[in-house]
Amino acid sequence: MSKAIFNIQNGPTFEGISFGAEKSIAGEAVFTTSLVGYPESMTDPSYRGQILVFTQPLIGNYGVPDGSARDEFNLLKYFESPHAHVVGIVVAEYAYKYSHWNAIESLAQWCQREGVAAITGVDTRAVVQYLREEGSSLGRITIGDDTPCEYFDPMATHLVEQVTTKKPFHVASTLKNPVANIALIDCGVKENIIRCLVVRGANVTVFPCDFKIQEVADQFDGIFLSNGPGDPAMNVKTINNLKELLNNPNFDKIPIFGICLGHQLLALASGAKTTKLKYGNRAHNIPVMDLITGQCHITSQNHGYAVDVDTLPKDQWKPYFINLNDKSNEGMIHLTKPIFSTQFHPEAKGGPLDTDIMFDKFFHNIEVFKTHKNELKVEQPHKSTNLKQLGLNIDVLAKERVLL
Ligand SMILES: NC(=O)CC[C@H](N)C(=O)O
Repeated sequence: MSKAIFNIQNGPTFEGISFGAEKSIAGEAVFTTSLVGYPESMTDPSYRGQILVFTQPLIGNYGVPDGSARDEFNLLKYFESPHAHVVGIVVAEYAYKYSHWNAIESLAQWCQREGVAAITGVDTRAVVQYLREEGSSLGRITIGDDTPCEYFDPMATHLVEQVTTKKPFHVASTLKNPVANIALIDCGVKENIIRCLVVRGANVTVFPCDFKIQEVADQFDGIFLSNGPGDPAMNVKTINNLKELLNNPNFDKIPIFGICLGHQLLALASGAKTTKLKYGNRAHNIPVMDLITGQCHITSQNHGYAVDVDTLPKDQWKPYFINLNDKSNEGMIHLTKPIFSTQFHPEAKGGPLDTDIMFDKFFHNIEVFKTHKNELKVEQPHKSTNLKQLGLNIDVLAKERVLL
């Protein structure tokens, strides 16, 4: 076992033991207070380029499940994407012995294969105290006698480009008569988000982040905007596509739902602004209040940016949820159109499932839309490209994300 060093730029240094890849790395150091779900978090594309510090002191005790196992929809059963996206992890105490019915290997073995640096023996309480006081910081993990890496800010790069599917793919419902056809803009979608849509009976066609959705939207019953890594404002093409979609009166009735980055992109396309939070919200136990019903829900979250609620155009949008810890914005809802979005993650793998109802709300909007679709008259001529003309015959599309 090699020694390892975790440095925070302009901050403290922690010495520990390496249990992951023998590879020194640099990235943005962030922390999560989640108690469980390290395989899901580490494979969540929204963590791309980050060094994840776990406040849960014992990590690795239930090993890692089979990352290639698929369910009846051909979706990954246990992972949120095929590979790890964090560049490194920092833990207080790595559990060298693991035990779980679905574990096939240890966290150490998996990190080594995935090229994730891992350090144990760190006082993670001190790390979190520092990050909470000084804000999210750059960090690096140096293994053995390696020369330390230069600090590197992944937020300055267009991370979504690295994780979006390179070609459209199609996840089919198992129903004989699927209830809807949903278009999903993939900025780094989590597998469980797609599952939450297909499990409700929809076919889901997943498009690359910069796909011109405004040109094919008329061929779908609903549009979904996914989560994803990095600074939302970097996604200029996606934001411009969404602007065209929102400004086209022909699409006034089409249901749209966005989660996390999807929420932020919808806000930016509507003219609002996003800001970077001091140290972000990453946990599975964050209370938010529904501003319409007054109900409180416990939510799963992973974000470093937030929508500045004061910049939301008030003639079109109202805030939907508020974070009860730091009062940051947690969602928005359109005043007249069937569009809403959440900063938190209703699909929440590993839990809690309180806000799963947001998917039901989206499907309710889709049902209403489909019932009245035939009565809708096209108000303005618009460019509509048949999917087949684009070479996108659903029957021959890839069945899973295309990464190369
Ligand atoms: N989970 C997400 O979609 C994260 C959104 C965005 N990258 C942020 O950090 O705020």
